[in-house]
Amino acid sequence: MLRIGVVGCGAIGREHINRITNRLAGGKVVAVSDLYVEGAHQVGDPLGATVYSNSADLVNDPDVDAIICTTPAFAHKETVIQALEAGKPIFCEKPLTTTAEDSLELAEIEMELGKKLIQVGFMRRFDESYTQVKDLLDSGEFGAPLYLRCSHWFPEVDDGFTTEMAVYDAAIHEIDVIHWLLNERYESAQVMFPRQTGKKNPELKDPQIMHIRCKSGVIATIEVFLNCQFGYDISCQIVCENGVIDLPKPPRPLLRRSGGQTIPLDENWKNHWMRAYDLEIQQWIDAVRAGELTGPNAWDGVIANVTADALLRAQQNEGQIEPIAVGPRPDFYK
Ligand SMILES: NC(=O)c1ccc[n+]([C@@H]2O[C@H](COP(=O)([O-])OP(=O)(O)OC[C@H]3O[C@@H](n4cnc5c(N)ncnc54)[C@H](O)[C@@H]3O)[C@@H](O)[C@H]2O)c1
Ligand SMILES: O[C@H]1[C@H](O)[C@@H](O)[C@H](O)[C@@H](O)[C@H]1O
Repeated sequence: MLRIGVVGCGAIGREHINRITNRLAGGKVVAVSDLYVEGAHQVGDPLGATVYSNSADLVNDPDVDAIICTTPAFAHKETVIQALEAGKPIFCEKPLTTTAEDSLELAEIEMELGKKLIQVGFMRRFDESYTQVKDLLDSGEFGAPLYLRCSHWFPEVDDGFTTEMAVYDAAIHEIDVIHWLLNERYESAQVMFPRQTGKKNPELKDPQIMHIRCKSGVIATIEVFLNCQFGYDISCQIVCENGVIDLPKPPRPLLRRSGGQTIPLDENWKNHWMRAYDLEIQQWIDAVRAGELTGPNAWDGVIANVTADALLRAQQNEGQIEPIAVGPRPDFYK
């Protein structure tokens, strides 16, 4: 049994604790921590888990074999370093950190240690819709991909959600999944702001249209609309030489009532990615127990942050094309 400590008992921390406790096999949550220690008690006490108010004590608890980090993005780096220093595997929710510089620093520490300990929570790679699309692209049947359009539509965000978070919190998922789907490397980034919705905090730029050009010339367009009002909706359409592939929507019943028919959308990410998260965390538990991590690694975290940094620069100069300079993947991460 893998003894897991969870740092950060907010929305997704609780989801992961629940799935490990009630649905997955081979893992047990033995410790939890949160700066808001009451919140940690709420989830930890019913499980008989040890409750900490800081991550260092949890990471260094000899009864904790591996860590899940579900604090806000700005706090990830600190916990990841603690785990690396303790030589313990850590599953860190996306993004690995908020800057390329910080993520690179983590990758360098890990390479120095000589053992892969970090997995990043890019769960779309575990989602059946995306794996079907990847299989089709890899089969070669559709010929070369030419361009793709993705939308990341969110019903509404709170006032703390910033223009920059549209990149490193939301679009970071597309940034990761697109290069993985296409086996591509990125070259440049551009951001445009179309007419802005009135249904948002005045400080936030919403919606945003992001373009990423790949080394092969493929152009990916990512539409991020965080206050779309109607539901949580993710789409991706890939136009190839021999046809077009659309990301399948999660299966939902068609409802006929009140003189109309509808397929309801999810309200948020929790249900939308439920199966992907289950698979992601189950495979992480299995991999840690087997002694070798197989999921998205720290270098994938670096690629995402280098790309995000270019998009953040592009946000400052609408329409300007910003280079994305990711070094070659080190052998350690191949
Ligand atoms: N993969 C996904 O689809 C997905 C979905 C949701 C969230 N996330 C990611 O998970 C992370 C957490 O998101 P959330 O929505 O659960 O946030 P949240 O705000 O609901 O929860 C974060 C928790 O961490 C606690 N915290 C803050 N700083 C801390 C620290 N230094 N040590 C210990 N606890 C600390 C807060 O008190 C809070 O309880 C973010 O990085 C987010 O991007 C990923
Ligand atoms: O835009 C949201 C994503 O669609 C979710 O998958 C989570 O990562 C969440 O944190 C983001 O705010």
